[in-house]
Amino acid sequence: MAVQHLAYHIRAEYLDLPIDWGQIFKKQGNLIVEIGFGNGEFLLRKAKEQPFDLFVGFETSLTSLVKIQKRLFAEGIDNVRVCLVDGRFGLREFFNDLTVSTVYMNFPCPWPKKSHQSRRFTVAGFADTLVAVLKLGGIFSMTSDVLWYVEDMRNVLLETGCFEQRLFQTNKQIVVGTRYERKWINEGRETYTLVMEKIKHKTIDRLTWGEQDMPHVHLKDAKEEKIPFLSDQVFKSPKGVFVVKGVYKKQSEEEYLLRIVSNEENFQQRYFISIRKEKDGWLVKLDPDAFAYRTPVVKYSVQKIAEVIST
Ligand SMILES: C[S@@+](CC[C@H](N)C(=O)[O-])C[C@H]1O[C@@H](n2cnc3c(N)ncnc32)[C@H](O)[C@@H]1O
Repeated sequence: MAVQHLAYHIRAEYLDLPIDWGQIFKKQGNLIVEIGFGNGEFLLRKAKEQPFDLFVGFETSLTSLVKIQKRLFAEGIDNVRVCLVDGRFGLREFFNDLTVSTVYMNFPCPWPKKSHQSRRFTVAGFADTLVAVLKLGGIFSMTSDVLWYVEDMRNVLLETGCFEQRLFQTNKQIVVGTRYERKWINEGRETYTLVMEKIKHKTIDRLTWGEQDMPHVHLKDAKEEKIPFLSDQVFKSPKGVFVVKGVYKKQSEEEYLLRIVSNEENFQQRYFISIRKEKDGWLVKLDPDAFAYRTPVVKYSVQKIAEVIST
């Protein structure tokens, strides 16, 4: 049981993207997404109410991910899969155009501080993702206690020219039945529900589609003495940035591991690059335990590190 319940978690780093959801669920059905499912009660209730639909939940909290899997297993629910990844990235990269029926977002963190603005769902790109992945007639539904956030979301969706507003409602009682909703309603706050319908289609570029092979760079020779000095270096490319957070040498072998943090289009990844001495030179590659999506900056980081230590 301890292991079986983990089968609901989709790790997509090594899957061909977009994900073949029919294959994952072993059946076809309407695809419905919830971003930031928290304790999962909305997602579980919907999945039980609509057993022929297929539900995909995105979360960034590992605790939430583990909790919901235990409940899915205990209740024998087979039409839900969950992913531990920023919903903005997952929605864009894991779904083909015109495939999603509904996207729900209940009480997303508004990130009111200016320094946290890039974490909001109103940042450039998310509206375009909805325009791409939703079916024509597909729905985006957001409920929140933060009026300005709901209004901002409505405005960025209207600006795409691909959505029409179907509902903007002020609530004084429970609408979606989640923990955060109960909390705010109990405190006497009003909440707001926005429902937007997609009326026009436009596609977008994806970061990870197409070539998924990871560049392995073989070097005839490398300047090993340069490797420790990579620590704390920042490398910029037109697509984004990566930082070498640390350099570690394995005692037993001639191998270095570089701890990397990359950032592109508001999507951060943490992974390792390995630099290993081989019989005929050096091999620079993404460490197999890295679990990184092969985005342009991840590929660039391997090539750039190889370039720096070879010259
Ligand atoms: C305020 S809670 C709301 C939880 C639940 N929807 C509810 O109404 O009770 C926001 C949730 O969104 C998750 N979250 C925040 N940013 C996210 C992102 N970019 N992608 C996916 N989940 C995210 C958080 O981990 C948290 O569980």
